[in-house]
Amino acid sequence: MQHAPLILPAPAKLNLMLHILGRRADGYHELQTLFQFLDHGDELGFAVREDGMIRLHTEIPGVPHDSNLIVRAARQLQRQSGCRRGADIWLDKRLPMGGGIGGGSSDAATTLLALDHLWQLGWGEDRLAELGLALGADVPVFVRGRAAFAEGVGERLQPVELEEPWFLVVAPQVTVSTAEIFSDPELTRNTPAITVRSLLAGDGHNDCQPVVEKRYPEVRNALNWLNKFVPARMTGTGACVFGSFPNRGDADKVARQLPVTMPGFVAQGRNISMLHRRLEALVQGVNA
Ligand SMILES: C[C@](O)(CO)[C@H](O)COP(=O)(O)OP(=O)(O)OC[C@H]1O[C@@H](n2ccc(N)nc2=O)[C@H](O)[C@@H]1O
Ligand SMILES: Nc1ncnc2c1ncn2[C@@H]1O[C@H](COP(=O)(O)OP(=O)(O)OP(=O)(O)O)[C@@H](O)[C@H]1O
Repeated sequence: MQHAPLILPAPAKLNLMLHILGRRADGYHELQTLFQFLDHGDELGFAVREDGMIRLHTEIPGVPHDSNLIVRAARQLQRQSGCRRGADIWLDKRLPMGGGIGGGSSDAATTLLALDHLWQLGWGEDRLAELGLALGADVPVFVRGRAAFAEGVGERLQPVELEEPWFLVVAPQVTVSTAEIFSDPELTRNTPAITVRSLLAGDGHNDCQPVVEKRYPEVRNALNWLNKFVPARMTGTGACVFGSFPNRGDADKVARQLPVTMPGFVAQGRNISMLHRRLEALVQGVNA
């Protein structure tokens, strides 16, 4: 990582609620969800290569180099832009995988924004978000970097201003496959659409939660444990669950009582992602 001239964060997200409205002909689900970022995430380092190769120097167990969303994002951008340059990339993986906090999607979005900058493509958020959607339903919100109410399959985004509480995120030691949950016959798929207004007034639940609780006792246990302190909910298709606190001290106090079998972390909810704060500072530095 110390060789990388550009180091950028890839923050986690929470789905504060997730309603499934229906299923499209292509199998994807129409949903409504509320995304907020956390000030906790992976970190990536980037250096330009002139020989056109894309090389990720950090291995993730179980994810082959060419399947990593970082490499796939870089190659797609290179191919679609016709850029002849390549990149060396390093990853400090801190987010649990398959946790519903968007680690892979966030890594992909950070890669797109970093290489757009380093390769001087001038693509901007609109085109990068469109390219990102083909990599995963959650990539566009990370490219945009604004807390948002999302509709469609997650790609129609409306920025929202939310409170920024502290969260305790508990990560049960299981990996939940998003595809598995979305294909469960027992998944509720007919929640009526709500307006962003009623949502901000406090409506909302996660339709995936009962299905995951039934299949994964570890997730049910984590919810039961956290519910003893604050109302607990699952993010995305799990496995992570979260509860909110008005200040860091209160969240830390509960975090210290976590059983060893249930790791977790405390982070603040953010309406603007750390990645975008860092990129803005970078651009201002360049122009100064
Ligand atoms: C559930 C969420 O985490 C909410 O943020 C996301 O919508 C999932 O986003 P993601 O992990 O980027 O998902 P993708 O990689 O696009 O899709 C994984 C699988 O989930 C199912 N899937 C995903 C999103 C969606 N709106 N409907 C679906 O049915 C599909 O079976 C797909 O094959
Ligand atoms: N850079 C990456 N980081 C994490 N997972 C990756 C990466 N590249 C590919 N993957 C694959 O993607 C799968 C899902 O990873 P991810 O951590 O994004 O799940 P998630 O948090 O459940 O995401 P979401 O909330 O978007 O559904 C992993 O199990 C892994 O096989």
